[in-house]
Amino acid sequence: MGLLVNGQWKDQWYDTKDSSGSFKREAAQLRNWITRDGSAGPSGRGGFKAESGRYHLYVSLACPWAHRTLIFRKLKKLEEHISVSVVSPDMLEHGWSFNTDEGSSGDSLFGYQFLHQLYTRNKADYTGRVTVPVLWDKLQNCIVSNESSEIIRMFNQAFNEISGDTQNFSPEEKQTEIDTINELVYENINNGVYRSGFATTQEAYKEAYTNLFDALDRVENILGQKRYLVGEKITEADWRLFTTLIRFDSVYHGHFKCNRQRLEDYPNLSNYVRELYQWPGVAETVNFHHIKRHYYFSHTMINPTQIVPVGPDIDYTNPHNRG
Ligand SMILES: N[C@@H](CCC(=O)N[C@@H](CS)C(=O)NCC(=O)O)C(=O)O
Repeated sequence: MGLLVNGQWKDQWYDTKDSSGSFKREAAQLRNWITRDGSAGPSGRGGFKAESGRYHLYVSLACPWAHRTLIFRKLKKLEEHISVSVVSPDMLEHGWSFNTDEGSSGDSLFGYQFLHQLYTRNKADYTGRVTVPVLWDKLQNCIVSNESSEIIRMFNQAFNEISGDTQNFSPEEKQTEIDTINELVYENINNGVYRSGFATTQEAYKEAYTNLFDALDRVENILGQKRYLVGEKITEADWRLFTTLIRFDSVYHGHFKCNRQRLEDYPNLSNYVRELYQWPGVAETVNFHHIKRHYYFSHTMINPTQIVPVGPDIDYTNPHNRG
């Protein structure tokens, strides 16, 4: 685990000294947008027109943020238009790697050993964390974006004419509602599990834990009244929540000490996570080996023995009652 400083790799754990033991996630720095016609998006510069075969996605199958982008690539029928490379689940002293002996697909574009080499190819003196997902432009030889919430919005819209898929997971009329629920879910659940697991003081942990379960209770309650988070149709907000829920009992409950209860103990959430898992194509994007191996083996500060637990044994293909 580490970061780049002026283009040099430094092996270093997250610094929580300046935030009273609380984990603060660094904001993604590379924020351009692919658009239908290549015009500039809400941030960054223009010049990234949607084209088949032009873009490459780097992901980890363990990472909940990268997982969102894989789900959108699948649901929006972009697999034949956007190629992908998968890093190894082991993120150790060199950060994310392309070691094929450890479960990576290899880097099919450049044959790099480590993901940080891609970041310095994009900018030789880059300073910042080297995170997945990364969306790469083969034409201009640069990173388009390393922010998953924006990559999924590009996938939702920009390629419709190319893929012929017009499903819309962020309809305009629902945008405010989606953004409001995303905020609750991002702060307290998606990032909340990390704030619990990476806290280095009892107080910081307790605060993250309390906010996390308060938010899960709220979402459980919403799902008692509505089929999906913003109503009768599935939206981006559901997929953003799903990638944390599917990891909850296998990783966050134990490794990140989010253990007031399991997700399985929530009647609505446990059925809802099954419905989403069973959505056509989605199970193929879930890899429990990469998920468990990554967290338990890479975070040696939390789990120094690197033992990966055998359980839990949960069947996500069981029938659900969400109909
Ligand atoms: N804002 C980013 C966050 C991505 C992120 O933090 N990914 C994690 C993997 S789960 C990562 O690569 N961490 C490496 C690090 O922080 O050094 C996004 O949503 O795309």
